[in-house]
Amino acid sequence: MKLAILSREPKLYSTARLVEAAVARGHEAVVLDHLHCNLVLEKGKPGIIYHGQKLEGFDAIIPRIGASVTFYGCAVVRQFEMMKVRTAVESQAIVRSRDKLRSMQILARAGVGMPKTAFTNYSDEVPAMIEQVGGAPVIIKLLEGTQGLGVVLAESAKAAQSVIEAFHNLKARIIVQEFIAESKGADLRAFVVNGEVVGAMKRQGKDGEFRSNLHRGGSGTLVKLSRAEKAAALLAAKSLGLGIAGVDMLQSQRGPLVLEVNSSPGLEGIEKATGLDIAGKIIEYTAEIAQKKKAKIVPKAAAVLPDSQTDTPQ
Ligand SMILES: Nc1ncnc2c1ncn2[C@@H]1O[C@H](COP(=O)(O)OP(=O)(O)OP(=O)(O)O)[C@@H](O)[C@H]1O
Ligand SMILES: [Mg+2]
Ligand SMILES: [Mg+2]
Repeated sequence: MKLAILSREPKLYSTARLVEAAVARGHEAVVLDHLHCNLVLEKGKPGIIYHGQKLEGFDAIIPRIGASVTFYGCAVVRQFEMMKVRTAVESQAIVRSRDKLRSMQILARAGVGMPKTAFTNYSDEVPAMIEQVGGAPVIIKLLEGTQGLGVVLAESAKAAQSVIEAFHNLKARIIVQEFIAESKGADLRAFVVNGEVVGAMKRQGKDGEFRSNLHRGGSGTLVKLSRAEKAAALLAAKSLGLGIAGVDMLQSQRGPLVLEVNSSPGLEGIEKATGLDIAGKIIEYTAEIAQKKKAKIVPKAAAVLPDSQTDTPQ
């Protein structure tokens, strides 16, 4: 297959590994910077111009869209979908996964376990929201944060109130969430490909840090998931419509609690912690969907845009 990896940085570990795994399986792989994909729209003839050349002949794409360019990146993925190129992760699923409130709504509806979460527009509603999630300490999260930035632990209701007011003043949208103390600064990252958990690690935050993100100094180690943890990860990925997903969960007394589902999960941490060829799994899955009948992916006219309409340009 002729494969395009949409990535801003060919040298990134994840991008380089995907190219390597594709080539090792006899595929042709190129890295395209999605921000340099110019979209051409015309009745019945969607096209993409890349550094002056019309893109043609691709069987599939693997989007690796960074959180800061979700709007444009997803427009590029949607354009490939319109050109009937198969995508390992659909544009609508990326958009859904990027908004923590929206994903939590979808996960709650699907019956996925999660920390109790609340949302309000108004600062004077905050004390009631804090009570709704069980009182302080609480977690406050930016809806579109990543790498643990924009996740705050407020020890008291007073602290929570002032942090939330500050965020509201900056016009930042946030959720208030029950703090799961028993997870002790650790979380689980389950890597899902094609309805299967292909690798999992436990991430432990550095001393005194409640956030376990590797970018915040946490470390990942191989872990064997319980049956309930596997089931939660698979249900979470499925309900968001993600064929490839990094599902973050906390271990709690009432079972696994899903925090979020990442649509461009990094490969370095998980491959190093598990020693597994996760990039290979992604390529094999992409080759499989590339072979499926192209006709199947043509989105119905009405289905092309609705999920992205509420998205704020970034
Ligand atoms: N409700 C909670 N209770 C306890 N710890 C939490 C809670 N929410 C988040 N954390 C900790 O903070 C970390 C970051 O939170 P979260 O994954 O929601 O944010 P993120 O910034 O999107 O991270 P990522 O880079 O994984 O996308 C989690 O991995 C976890 O260790
Ligand atoms: Mg995230
Ligand atoms: Mg996370």
